[in-house]
Amino acid sequence: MTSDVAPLRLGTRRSLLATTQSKMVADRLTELTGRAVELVGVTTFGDVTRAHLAQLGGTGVFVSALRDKLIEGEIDFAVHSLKDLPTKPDPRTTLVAIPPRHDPRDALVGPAKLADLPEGAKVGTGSPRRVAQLRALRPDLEYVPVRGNADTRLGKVHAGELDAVVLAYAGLWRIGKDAEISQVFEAEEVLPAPGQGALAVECSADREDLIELLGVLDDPPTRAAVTAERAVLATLQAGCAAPVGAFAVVHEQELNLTAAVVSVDGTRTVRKSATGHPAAAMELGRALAAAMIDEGAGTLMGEQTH
Ligand SMILES: NCc1[nH]cc(CCC(=O)O)c1CC(=O)O
Repeated sequence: MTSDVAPLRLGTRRSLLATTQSKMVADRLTELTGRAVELVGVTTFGDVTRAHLAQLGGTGVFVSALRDKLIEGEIDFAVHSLKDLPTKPDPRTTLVAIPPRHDPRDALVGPAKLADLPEGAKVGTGSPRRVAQLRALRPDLEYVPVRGNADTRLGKVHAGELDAVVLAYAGLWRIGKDAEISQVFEAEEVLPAPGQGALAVECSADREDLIELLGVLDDPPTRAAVTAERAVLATLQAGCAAPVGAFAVVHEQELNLTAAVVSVDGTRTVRKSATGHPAAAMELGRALAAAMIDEGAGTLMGEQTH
């Protein structure tokens, strides 16, 4: 099927991961609808700043420039890593589709599995969630903050500057670097970030034509799972830099959710699971987070308000 209408303009960050995953979504859309899609590169604040992510303070550093382009009508839709989307919705935009998620887990890239790295080995990750959970497994390793895209981080292992790095499996797989993985962490070892491995397709809230067209990309079980995960994060009032993990999966009409808050030294954890109906994903996540707050999760995150 071909059409003579103008191609849809898909706004994407310029990193290899962003362009690769945007291209995957574009191809799938063309396959399903016959519409041509062209990629439009957009530079975001998160791509140009040299500050450490945990110090940026605000959320959405990778997202706001793309949203501005949607509102200005310069692009028709955008694809984000769902993990990078702030939990607070933007009323100007619609999260029109959440495509099927492949693998939410974290992975180690290095010469050996975590248990077999030598004492004092340098492991690159700036994520407090990863550091906290890795410290619980290997308190004797040195965890080094790293910034930059996946390529840059892998390069530091190749150059010998780091012994290993921890990255999202999904990202490594998308950029074709999964052969370098020495260990994929089970959710029991390292609970993934809410939304990790999932993509978000967004358009302007007033584009009803696109809301219908792009809706074909949506996978309801993935949407239910990430809705529950993000409800945990929102209820804990935590951002993407908090030591909070959440992972949900839909299995035979049941939504299973596990969430954890870990102290950054890795010694204390509040971890809980719950099961509910996929249609009540938001409520399940909120209730689980409220129960975690009752067990001191707020204190573990260094908050005074709970
Ligand atoms: N914070 C950056 C970011 N956002 C999404 C991914 C990975 C891909 C994904 O979760 O879909 C990454 C890099 C990483 O954590 O390794």
